[in-house]
Amino acid sequence: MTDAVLTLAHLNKRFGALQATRDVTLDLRPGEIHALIGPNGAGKSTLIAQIAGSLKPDSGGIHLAGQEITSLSVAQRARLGLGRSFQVSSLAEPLTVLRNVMIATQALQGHSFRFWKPVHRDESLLTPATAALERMELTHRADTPVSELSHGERRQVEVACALALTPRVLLLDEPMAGLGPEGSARLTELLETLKHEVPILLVEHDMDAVFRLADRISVLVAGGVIAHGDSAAIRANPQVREAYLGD
Ligand SMILES: Nc1ncnc2c1ncn2[C@@H]1O[C@H](COP(=O)(O)OP(=O)(O)OP(=O)(O)O)[C@@H](O)[C@H]1O
Repeated sequence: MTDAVLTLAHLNKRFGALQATRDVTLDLRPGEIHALIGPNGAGKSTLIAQIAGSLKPDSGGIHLAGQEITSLSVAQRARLGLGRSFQVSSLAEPLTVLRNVMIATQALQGHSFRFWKPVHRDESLLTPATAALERMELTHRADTPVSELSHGERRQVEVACALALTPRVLLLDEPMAGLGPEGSARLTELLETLKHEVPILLVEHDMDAVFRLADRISVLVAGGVIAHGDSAAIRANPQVREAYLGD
């Protein structure tokens, strides 16, 4: 056995006749970025949804830090240390960066009945939110409304929201989407440092970012993993080149 923090074993998921996840087995180890790549419709988002808990697999198991989480709810998984960011932004535009991260923390902590205590004075939210902003190098933007941020900074805030609950693992679904070269380079740098604290399962179409960041890559085609290896091995794999890289 490895010392994996997250393990998927023989996951299967069908939507009617379509096998969206096909016997997927993979793991995420401390200190690494494991990238999941594949053409549109390969089943990457479906897999992330099963890990996060919004979709139940038909069969197979998911373990987080040695604990089986396959049938736990999204909130239970989040509390056990499954952090994630989303393809679609869920930030509140008029609120400040700090307030957004505090609200995300509060939502994930499941304390929806703390109305007697103003959010902005709650140390149990302020302390982790401030630390998460620092890790994403956003401290200087804490009091800026999200509406004034660049696209790249918003992505950093989204990752900070996930980090505020000090997750054991981080699921990032296309964090580079829509970023220009500068924003993408900046986020790449941040993730390169972050992985040493929190291992990252990364779904990403930006292949430059994937090849630079990933310690291991799994290639998903038609729901199944067709190849697995480091960047050099994946680049050189003829099956992958044919199925995905286009030559
Ligand atoms: N709720 C659903 N009901 C039926 N089919 C679905 C559902 N969700 C996804 N699918 C199908 O499952 C397949 C995998 O979709 P998925 O979104 O996981 O792919 P993906 O690799 O994330 O694609 P992309 O890179 O475009 O985001 C697709 O054929 C999709 O149409």
